[in-house]
Amino acid sequence: MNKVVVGLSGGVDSSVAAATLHDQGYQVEGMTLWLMKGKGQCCSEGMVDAAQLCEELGIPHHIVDTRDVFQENIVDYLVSGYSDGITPLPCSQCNKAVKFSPMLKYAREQLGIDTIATGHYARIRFDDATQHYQLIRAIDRSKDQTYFLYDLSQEVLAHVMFPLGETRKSETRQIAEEFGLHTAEKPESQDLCLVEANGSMRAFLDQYITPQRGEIVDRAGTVLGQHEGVHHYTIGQRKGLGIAHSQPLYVIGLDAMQNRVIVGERDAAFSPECSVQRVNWVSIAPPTAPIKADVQIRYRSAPTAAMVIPLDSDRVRVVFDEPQFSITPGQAAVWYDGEVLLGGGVIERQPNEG
Ligand SMILES: Nc1ncnc2c1ncn2[C@@H]1O[C@H](COP(=O)(O)OP(=O)(O)OP(=O)(O)O)[C@@H](O)[C@H]1O
Repeated sequence: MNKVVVGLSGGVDSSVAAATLHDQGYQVEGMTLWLMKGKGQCCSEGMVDAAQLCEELGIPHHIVDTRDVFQENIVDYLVSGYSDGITPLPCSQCNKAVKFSPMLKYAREQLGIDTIATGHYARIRFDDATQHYQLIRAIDRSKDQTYFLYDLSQEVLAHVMFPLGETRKSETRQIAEEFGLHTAEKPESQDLCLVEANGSMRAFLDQYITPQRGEIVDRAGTVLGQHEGVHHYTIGQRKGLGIAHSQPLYVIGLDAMQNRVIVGERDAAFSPECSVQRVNWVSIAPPTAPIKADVQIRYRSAPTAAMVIPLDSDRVRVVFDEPQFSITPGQAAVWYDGEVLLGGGVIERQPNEG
C-alpha cells in the first residue's frame, strides 16, 4: 500500500488532506512540526487538534521538535531583515527550510516513507517535454498558495502531494463535515502564525529589536517628523506616519544605517522595475535569455506583465510593462506563465531607497 506522511497543523485544510488520502486507500501517518517557542497557534492547541484528528482517522501521529530550525530560519531571519530596513517574507522561507525539507528527511530516515503531503492549495504536474515537475496554481484561485511555494526544489516536488489542489475552499469544510472531523468547525487562521502568536508583527519584533527614535524625511532630506524605529515601517505604508501634509504620504525608503524613514507622495512610490536575488526556477531550467511573464510582487496582488531578464545564476531584473506601486524589498517576486509558476526570488533594495 502507498504510504504518505501528511503535515498536520491542526487546521481544517491539513485535516481534510489527511482524511482524503486515507479515504483513497493511502497508508497515512500524521506529522506535526513543533515550530515555535511559546504559544504559536499550530504549536499548542494545534498539536492537540492534530493528535485528535489522527485518533479519529486511526493513524499514527508524530511530533517533531523543529523549534531550533524555526528560530534560526524564521525568527532570526525576520529580526535581521527588519533591523536592516527590509520587510522579509517568512512563509516561503518557512516552507523551504522549515517544513518541506525537514518533513521529507524525517519521513525518509525515521519512518521509511518517501512521500509527504500538505493542505496547501496548489498543484504539481510532471511535464514530459521538459522532464520537470511544474508547480501549478490551485483550481481555486482565491486560495491559491503557489506564491509561498516558489522556493521548493525539483527534488521536493517529486515527493510531495497537494490533495487540495483541485478542491475549492468552500468544499473543504463540507468534506470535513462529511468525514466527521472535529476540525470542520475550526476558524481560519487570519494572519502570519507569528502575528497570531504575538498580537502584531510590531509586538513580535519589539521583543528582539530595541526601538530607536529617528527622523522621517522627504527625498530632499527635509525633516517632516519622528519615528519610533525603522523596523516598524514598510515600503508603501501610509497609515501611522503621524505627519500632517497637503497630500497623503507613503513610505518610499527605509535607511537603517542613518535610522531614517523616507516618505513621498503617491507618485514617488511607483517603480518601473526591480532586481530580484536568490532566484529559484522551480518549474523550468534557468533560461539564458529574457522571458515574458506575469509577475506577482505580493500574495494578494494581481499578476502583471513584465520582462524577466536573467542577470546571473540566481539574480534577475524584472521590468514591468506598467510601473508598480510599493515594490517592497524582502518580499517575493514570483513569475508565472499562465497557471505555471516558473520561478521567484527575493526583491532587492532599490538604488533610490536609501
Ligand atoms: N506545524 C506544522 N506541522 C506540519 N505541517 C504543517 C504545520 N503548519 C502547517 N503545515 C502544513 O502546511 C499547510 C499550509 O499551512 P498554512 O499555515 O498555510 O495553513 P492553512 O492553509 O491555514 O492550513 P490548515 O487549515 O491545515 O492550518 C498545512 O495545510 C499543513 O499541511
